[in-house]
Amino acid sequence: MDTKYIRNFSIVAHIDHGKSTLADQLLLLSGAITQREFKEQILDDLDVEKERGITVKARAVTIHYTHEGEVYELNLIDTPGHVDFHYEVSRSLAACEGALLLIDAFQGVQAQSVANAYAAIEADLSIITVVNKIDLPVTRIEEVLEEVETIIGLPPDEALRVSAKQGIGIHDVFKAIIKHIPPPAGLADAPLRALVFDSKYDNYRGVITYIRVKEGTLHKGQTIKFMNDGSKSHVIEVGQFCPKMVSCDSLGPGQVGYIVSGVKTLGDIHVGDTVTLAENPAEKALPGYAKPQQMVFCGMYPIDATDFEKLRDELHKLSLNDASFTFAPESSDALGFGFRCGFLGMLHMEIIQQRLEQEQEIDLIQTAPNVTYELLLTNGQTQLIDNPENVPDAGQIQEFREPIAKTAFIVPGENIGTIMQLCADRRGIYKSTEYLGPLRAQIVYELPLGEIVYDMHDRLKSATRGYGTMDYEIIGFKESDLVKMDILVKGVKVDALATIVHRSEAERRGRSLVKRLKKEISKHQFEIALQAAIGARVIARETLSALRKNVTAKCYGGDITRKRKLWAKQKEGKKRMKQFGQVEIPQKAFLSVLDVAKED
Ligand SMILES: Nc1nc2c(ncn2[C@@H]2O[C@H](COP(=O)(O)OP(=O)(O)OP(=O)(O)O)[C@@H](O)[C@H]2O)c(=O)[nH]1
Repeated sequence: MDTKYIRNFSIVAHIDHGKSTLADQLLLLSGAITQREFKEQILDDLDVEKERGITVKARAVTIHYTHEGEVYELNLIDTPGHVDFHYEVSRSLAACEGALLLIDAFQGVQAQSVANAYAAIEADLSIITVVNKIDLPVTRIEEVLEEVETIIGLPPDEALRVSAKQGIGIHDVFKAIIKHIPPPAGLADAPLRALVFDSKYDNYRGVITYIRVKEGTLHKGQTIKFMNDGSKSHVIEVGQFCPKMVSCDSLGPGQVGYIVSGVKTLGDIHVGDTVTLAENPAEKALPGYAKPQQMVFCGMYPIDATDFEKLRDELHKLSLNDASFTFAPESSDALGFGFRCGFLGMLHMEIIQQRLEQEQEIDLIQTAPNVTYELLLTNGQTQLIDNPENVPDAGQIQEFREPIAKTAFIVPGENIGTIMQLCADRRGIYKSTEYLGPLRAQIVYELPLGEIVYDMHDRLKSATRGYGTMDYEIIGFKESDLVKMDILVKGVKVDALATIVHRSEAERRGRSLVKRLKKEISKHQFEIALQAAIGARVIARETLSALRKNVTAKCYGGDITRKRKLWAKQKEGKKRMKQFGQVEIPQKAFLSVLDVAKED
């Protein structure tokens, strides 16, 4: 195909500004899907996405559109809008020449509009501003365009005004894509270089590799070579997503599509890698992108030790379709054998947990999540810590470092003070304020990631009655006065309850945590001391008094049905308990650590 008829683009937007609806509308108008399919929002095909109404994985789809008698091939590469999935946004953008910046006609520019627009500008893309939802009864179109100009620097005159839901202005979107987004460059007879921008596992065909050909041509039946590790593979099929997989003979420069080859596992595909031909390979790989780094970790343990292998299988299955989720076996004195799981952020963690719960019947105990820390040891080595339990003795640590996130908030003017206070309470460093118009402002802070991942978003929403938005980007590690806080139950350390806290907050958190544990753990036949300690120094203590015998026996005496109910209930509750020494600790107690972090 002549590259002059190809356009590759993404739609970038803040969550809920209508990206999926617009994508579907483009497919509908070009005849790629039917009215019925349109209603079903075909681009979001994972259940979890549907439930939560967010796009998680980047997708690609090829649309054919006739303009002035010529058929154009428009490749839309979908991107997620949530902060946890930034890396997916940038990798999708690397496969495009242009982007539609979609903005809600009432809500205007929001935190992720800014972050995603900047990512597109950085990737050197042509950007078309599209104001969506013009059918809403109340809109602020002119103000919204001013906001785009002030904060993103894009001129308002060429902006489009559409309603994705009602199909207003969609042909203008097609025309603007053809007119303003440059066609891809690249020669058809050059040595093949194709960028791998995604992959997925299909139960029938195995690994599907998503590619964007930069130059050269790839034919079915050829042998390809992955430039990252030199591995070779026979190409069984090439094709495009229309949006169903449609095979074709070859993919040329600028084209976006898929390869089905002999690759067995998703772990063998590296997103950002370059595909070339085994015969006549390209000399230099395309610039790739950094691997996503897992920043939030938690432990997952089967309640019943015999479920360990089953849990491993389930986690493995999940990782097949999501290479950014990691898991490794670990053991805990308190919880036995389980896995340490790594996620890009809290939303990513919730999504994985939800999938685990939906797809399996293993009863799990999950520990409170923590972020990754970095240590500079006295022997000069650096060490990443994804489990508080692995922090060495204070004597071996020269510097304790925590991840720092540059965080941008867009909030109504009247809430600026509240947000600044919230950030100050969380050890934030003020960077800047910029007004988007008379009513709203963007405030930028550098905040420890550990202070924002758990609940900053909820706090922001409640402080601004839902109007504030935020976005963050990790900018590195910084030294901080951090300590490991241990929890002792009846004099014994419970490793799964250890946390890393800032020294200035340790006592308060310790007190609050032991108080909470006292509530969560039921009384036993003996007294239980609950203590928080830093090294050998106890900083907080509560005592759970012993159960007085036969109290319940007296109350519930004769009624056997009632007793049975009680026993059944107890059995249910026991499922999510772990016996630790003589003490039974329920699942909720392990999450108290998280609740305490949220209390601040
Ligand atoms: N009134 C009106 N509502 C719209 C329009 N476009 C989208 N919506 C609604 O806005 C909501 C969000 O739309 P989506 O297309 O799911 O938004 P999205 O940007 O893809 O959201 P994420 O997948 O979470 O990033 C849905 O309820 C849509 O029906 C529009 O033009 N007008």
